[in-house]
Amino acid sequence: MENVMGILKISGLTKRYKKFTAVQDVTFEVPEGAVYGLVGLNGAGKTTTIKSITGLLKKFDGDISIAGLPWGHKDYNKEFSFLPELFTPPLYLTGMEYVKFILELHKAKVDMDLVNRMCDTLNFDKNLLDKKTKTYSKGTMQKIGLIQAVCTPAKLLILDEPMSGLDPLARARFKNLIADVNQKGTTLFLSTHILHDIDTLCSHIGILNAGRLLFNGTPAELKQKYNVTNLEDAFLKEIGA
Ligand SMILES: Nc1ncnc2c1ncn2[C@@H]1O[C@H](COP(=O)(O)OP(=O)(O)OP(=O)(O)O)[C@@H](O)[C@H]1O
Repeated sequence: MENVMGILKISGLTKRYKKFTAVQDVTFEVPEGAVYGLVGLNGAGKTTTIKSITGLLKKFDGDISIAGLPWGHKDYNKEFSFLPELFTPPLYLTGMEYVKFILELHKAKVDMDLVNRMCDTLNFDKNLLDKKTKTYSKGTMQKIGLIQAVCTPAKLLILDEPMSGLDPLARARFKNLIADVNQKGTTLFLSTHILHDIDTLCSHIGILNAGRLLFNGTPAELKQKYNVTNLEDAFLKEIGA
């Protein structure tokens, strides 16, 4: 891991909501080319960390940089694409208008081949691209969010609970998609509760518990630490459950 450049670097991240400390002194790097999974129980601080990275939260202590650009740099936002938790697209746009809008922000053109492949991969009915997103089901909204995130040219993809709302077929397809996108050179940083997904999907994991990063390494290292074969068992031991 030492020889690989960290595309996302977080140092001493601390976020307080009034007197409550949601995230405390969190430091880690996401190596370029990794699929990094941030895992933790409800309320562990995953979304707070992701909101800090992506600029949805403006006030925190610590340093964050992406591809060498510090948080707040004028070009920082161009370095990543992002799918927030409980994603809802603008309801007055069609799916295609939304994808185009996001790509314009990245100063990129729509690659219809890629959009079509994404639709096929996620089992997303292409006819829906021309329908207003207010007519979409929850899972379909999540899929159009994934499509826009993957179609942007950014080299870092940040996904907050990307599999929530997806049916079992779309989940399985999504995992293949992540592996494919990663193989083509995109680094992924995602949060999830689902340990099984992490084990098959992620090259690296971070375990957040009550706002503190307890573990940062590979799934194999975590299992080895507790001499278990199941990542869920290792996770539970790490958080002292
Ligand atoms: N705006 C806010 N004001 C006050 N407390 C907050 C706020 N947002 C989050 N918190 C608290 O900060 C802690 C971390 O929340 P966060 O949403 O980051 O956790 P999470 O790991 O993403 O949880 P989940 O898996 O349930 O989405 C929780 O205790 C939460 O209640």
